[in-house]
Amino acid sequence: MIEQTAIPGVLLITPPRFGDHRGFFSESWNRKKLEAEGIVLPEFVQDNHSLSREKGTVRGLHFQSPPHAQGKLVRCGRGVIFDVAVDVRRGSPTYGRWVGYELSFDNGKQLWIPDGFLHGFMTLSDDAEICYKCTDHYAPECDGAVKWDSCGIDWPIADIVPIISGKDQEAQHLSDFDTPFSYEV
Ligand SMILES: Cc1cn([C@H]2C[C@H](O)[C@@H](COP(=O)(O)OP(=O)(O)O[C@H]3O[C@H](C)C(=O)[C@H](O)[C@H]3O)O2)c(=O)[nH]c1=O
Repeated sequence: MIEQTAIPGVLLITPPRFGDHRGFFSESWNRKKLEAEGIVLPEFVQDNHSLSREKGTVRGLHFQSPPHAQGKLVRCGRGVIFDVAVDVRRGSPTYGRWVGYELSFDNGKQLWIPDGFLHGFMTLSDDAEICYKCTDHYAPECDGAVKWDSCGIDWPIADIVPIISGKDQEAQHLSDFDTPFSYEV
């Protein structure tokens, strides 16, 4: 199932699961089947996998600048996360707008986030693992971060001091952010 979100271009995708007495099987990514539904995503060149041990961890809000901007197809392989995309495309009518969804092993939902967006998540369970496909390779020289609590996001765990990296602790505020994305939208 494919659902549009409040930000055009950001999609919620739920691949079907085939359950039986053993458990389930699901094609977590099938380009041909998505294209048959009119969804053509860029080529993916890198798969990432991260584990966050504790509930209340925040990773993000991250981006890679052009020429290595990344689109991401995110799913939660274990546990539960609240996954967020923030539109930072210059000139976008939804600039600064965010969407967030609970992705979990149980619901099997995936979030497609085109490049030109910040991406981050808050874990809502211990041992939350995410697996995500990227449309460009890691380019540390293009890596950037915006402060997780500077975008007006209604994070599901309020008044939290999250577990975050030093990089995320030092991230710039959205109000000070000069977007490197100048796509025509
Ligand atoms: C992203 C990345 C990182 N690394 C190395 C660099 C560091 O030594 C280590 C941890 O990196 P970082 O702290 O940036 O990991 P996260 O905080 O999970 O960052 C990611 O989290 C948010 C949610 C994202 O969407 C991005 O993919 C990415 O920024 O992995 C690599 O070797 N390759 C990579 O593609």
